[in-house]
Order: sequence, then C-alpha cells, then structure tokens
Amino acid sequence: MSPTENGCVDSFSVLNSEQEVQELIQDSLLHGIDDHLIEFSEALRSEPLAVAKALRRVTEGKASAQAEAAEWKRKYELERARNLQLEQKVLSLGGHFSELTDERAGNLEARTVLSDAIAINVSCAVGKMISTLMKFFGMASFKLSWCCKGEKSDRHKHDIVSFEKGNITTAERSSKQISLKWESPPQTVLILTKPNSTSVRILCLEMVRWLKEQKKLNIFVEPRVKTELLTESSYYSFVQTWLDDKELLLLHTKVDLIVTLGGDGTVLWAASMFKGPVPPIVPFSLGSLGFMTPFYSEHYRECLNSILCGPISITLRHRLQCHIIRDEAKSEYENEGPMLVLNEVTIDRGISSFLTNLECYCDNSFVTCVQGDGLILSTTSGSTAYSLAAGGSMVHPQVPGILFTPICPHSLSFRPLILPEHVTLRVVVPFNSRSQAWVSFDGKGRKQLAPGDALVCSMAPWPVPTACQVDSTSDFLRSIHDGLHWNLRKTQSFDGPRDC
Ligand SMILES: NC(=O)c1ccc[n+]([C@@H]2O[C@H](COP(=O)([O-])OP(=O)(O)OC[C@H]3O[C@@H](n4cnc5c(N)ncnc54)[C@H](O)[C@@H]3O)[C@@H](O)[C@H]2O)c1
Ligand SMILES: Nc1ncnc2c1ncn2[C@@H]1O[C@H](COP(=O)(O)OP(=O)(O)OP(=O)(O)O)[C@@H](O)[C@H]1O
Repeated sequence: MSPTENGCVDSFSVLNSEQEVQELIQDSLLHGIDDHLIEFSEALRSEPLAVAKALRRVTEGKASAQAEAAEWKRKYELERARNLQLEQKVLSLGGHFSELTDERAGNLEARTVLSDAIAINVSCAVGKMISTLMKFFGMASFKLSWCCKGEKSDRHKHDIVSFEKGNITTAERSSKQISLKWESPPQTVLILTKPNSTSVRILCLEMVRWLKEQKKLNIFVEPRVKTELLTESSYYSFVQTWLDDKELLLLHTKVDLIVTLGGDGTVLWAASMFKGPVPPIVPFSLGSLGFMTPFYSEHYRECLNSILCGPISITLRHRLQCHIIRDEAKSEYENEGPMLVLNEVTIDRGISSFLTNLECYCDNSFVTCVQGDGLILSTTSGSTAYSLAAGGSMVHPQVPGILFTPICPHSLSFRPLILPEHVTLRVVVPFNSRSQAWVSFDGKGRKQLAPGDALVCSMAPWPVPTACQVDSTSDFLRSIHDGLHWNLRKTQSFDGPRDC
C-alpha cells in the first residue's frame, strides 16, 4: 500500500479499477441495509407499538440534540470572534502606546509575535524571523527548543506517528524538556512579591539593589511595592511601575523576565496579571509548600546569574480560559471572560445547603450531571492543588490535558477523569436546579451562576513559562516528595521471613 500525500494509507490502492471499487461499495452497503431491514421488519411484526414509540423518541431526541448543538455552536463562534477582536485590540493598543511612550515601546509588535510563537509552539523559521525583529528593536530575544539527551539538533520533531507498509508506529515523542536560550541579554525584570511578609520585603530590597548595581537591569515592581521601596529610601527612585490597567495590559512588551518572591499563590498572582503572553517566570520559594517555586531564595545571586546567562530549562504550564455565558444576556457582549487560570476553575455550591446540579458537556457530548459539592476543572499544574484534595490524580505539569474532578459527589461511582487538551467543556446550571452555583478562578474572583447560566472552558493559547531548577520532571518529582511526602514509608527491614 502506498501512503497518500497527507501520510494516510490509501486502502483502495489494492483494487485495480474504479469499477471494482464501486462494486465493493455497493456490495457492502446492500449487505448492511439487508441485515438492518430484516431485523427491523421482525421487530415491527412482533412489537409494532414499541417500535413506533422508539422511533418517535429517537426523532425527538435527535431534533433537540441538534437544536442544542446549533445553539452551542452559535455561542462558541461568537465568543471566538470576540476573542479575536480582543487580541486585535491589544495589538492596536500596542501601536498606539508605541507612539506615546518610552523608547522600548516600539518592540511591542515583535514581543507579541514572539509570545504568540511560544503559545502556539516552537517553530524554527518563525523563531529566526522573531529574533531578527527583536535584535532590531533592542529587546532581549530568546529561543525555545525541545531537547533530549544525546541529540545535538534542537529542531522539534512533529511527526510522532509514521506509517511503514501499513503498520502504524510512534516515531518520536514530543514531550521533551523545553530549553530557553537568550539570543540577546535580558534587560528588564519585573519583581512580584507576596504582601505583608517581612522576609520577602527585606529580600526584595536587597535583590533590587543587586540587580540594578551588579547586573545593570531595569526593574519593574507593583505600585504597592514601589511605595514601600520609596518609604525605605529615596535611593529606589529608579524603580519603575505602571499607573493603570491600560499600562498593565502592555507590561509583557516591556518585561523580559519575572521574578516571584512568595509561595505558589504568588506564581498564580503573577500569571493572573497577564491576560495574554507571559514572560518567563523565575519563582523563588518563600512560602510553605512551593510546588511551582523551585528556587531557594538564599542562593538568589547564583540562580539569577545562571538564569540571566541561560540556557534555562522551562516548564510550559498550560492555562484554561473560561467564559461565563449568562442566560439573561441580551447580547454576547454581556457575557464575561475570558478569565485565565493556571490551577483550576471551581464550580461549587457556595453557601447553599443544597446539592449542586451541574450538567456537563464535552464538545457537545453530554458527560454527566454533578450532584455533590461541586466540580473542579483543573490544569495539570493544578493537579497537585485543590483537585488533588478532591481525589484527582497528580499529573506531570507538561502533560497537556484537563482534569475533571468532582468535589464530594453523592454517588459511589463517580471517578475523576482526565480529558485531552483540545476539548471545550461546558458546565450548565439547569433551570430545574434547586440553587445557584458559584464559580471561582484559582481560588479567587467568585461569581454567581444562576439557573440557565453556563461556564465554558478550554485550553488557553497563552501558557505560563516557569524556569526549572533542574528540569520539568526532576522538579515535579521533588515537589511531590518534599511538599506532600508522597508515598513516604519506612523501608521494611531485611531480617525476617522471606522466600528463599
Ligand atoms: N482543599 C484544598 O486543597 C483547597 C481549597 C481551596 C483552594 N485550594 C487551592 O489554593 C489555590 C490558591 O492558592 P493561594 O496560595 O492563592 O491560596 P492559599 O493561600 O489558601 O494557599 C493554598 C495552598 O495551596 C497550595 N497550592 C497552590 N497551588 C498549588 C499547586 N499548583 N500545587 C500544589 N499546591 C498548590 C499553596 O502552596 C498553599 O499551600 C487554588 O487554586 C486551589 O488549588 C485548595
Ligand atoms: N503581589 C501580590 N499581590 C496581592 N496578593 C498576592 C500577591 N502575591 C501573592 N498574593 C496572594 O497572597 C496569598 C499568599 O501567597 P503565597 O501563596 O505566595 O504565600 P503563602 O501562602 O505564604 O505560601 P504557600 O502558598 O506556599 O503556603 C495568595 O492568596 C496570593 O494570591
């Protein structure tokens, strides 16, 4: 058999003529129809009423499913159009901003294109074009590549399945460690800090001074932190910040690197500040658990020295984008979103004492109805957070997928699911629900869902790149060992009974 242009095997190529193909098709169709007709006429003879009823049910069911699917498709397409408009708005805002503000604002387009490239995937050709643009505009540019032990080439192999003489084989796995190489040195760092912590404040003062004096970097902090620094000393007046949401929206165009000082919550905070592309994050651990914070703050100079030189191992953490579709919305513009989450979106019963009643659909197929305390739709990064507490599996953060984890379901057989990354999930509060439901995003921003309202959730095109201490897998395993004491058990002693 010979493969076709798109790589599929042409199963008809063994037949010699068009006539033979036609005969084959006719033959199999007739056989199929014959079998069904015989079954059907027998059923009609013995159970005419039951057959008529069944036929009516099928027709009604099909019509309502079709109407539902059409409605859902309409809403989905409107949302997509709105998303596109939003993206275009960000781009045009960038153009406007570049006329108004500082010397580096001209890099906006290049940075946006660059981040786009990270979001979609790493393409060598696009990478080269972007790096030329970045060099031209004077921004730090970098290149992401998949690498594996013993392989010199950093070119990502896309063909993971091959067909050899009709046999399907998996040729190359794509889930290798991602590596970031700076093509020009980073110039601007954003430092984000956990509020109300003395140790974080002291470290921040020290780090800002070191980055400015030793590394000659531009430094951005949040407005709150700038005030804190200036209260400490007027020396810190070189530190930059932003004035309003409009400037915040463009922060990714100015910042080469983000440093977080806090726990996992500070990484979630950092991610939530970027509604689009996110610059690479270096998370220092100053919290209690630290699943996403592999760097020790005591060694921040060595760590940052090595990060600023590169290359850096990166975990590309997928995010979910969520929209709330209000039943009462007069137009699509009254709906809410997109809200992006790095851990999870949770729909729960809030203060209501009634069971939730959540109808769940996956790409228009009915999944199930959640009757219990609620439902968690989690990323794989969030699999070690709330989803884990609700009985979900722990999943390596580089695995692309969406976890579907019920919270205290009132059923003995409701096991958590992991769905592929490309699906769109829809959770509806049905009109016959006894109460409202509540939705929260990475544990924040609670919103009410009334009967008829729906939450729509899919994988976002903007992942969060976090730097690794060693690599994705070692960091993940270390976090579940150190953070959760996963499968910690005293080793059984050698002395005692044993099979000879
Ligand atoms: N029952 C639970 O386990 C539960 C309940 C509510 C919220 N949460 C989690 O808290 C997160 C919000 O974090 P916060 O710091 O703003 O709130 P927080 O200050 O209440 O901290 C929650 C805890 O969850 C840990 N955590 C956060 N993200 C994690 C991750 N990806 N893997 C492992 N542990 C993680 C944090 O280290 C912290 O110890 C939510 O996204 C949710 O996942 C968990
Ligand atoms: N820059 C910030 N501005 C406002 N809130 C923040 C900021 N950074 C973190 N937070 C919030 O502060 C809370 C605690 O932060 P974080 O989780 O980093 O510290 P922690 O609770 O001490 O550490 P851990 O989560 O490891 O126990 C989180 O809810 C987070 O959203």
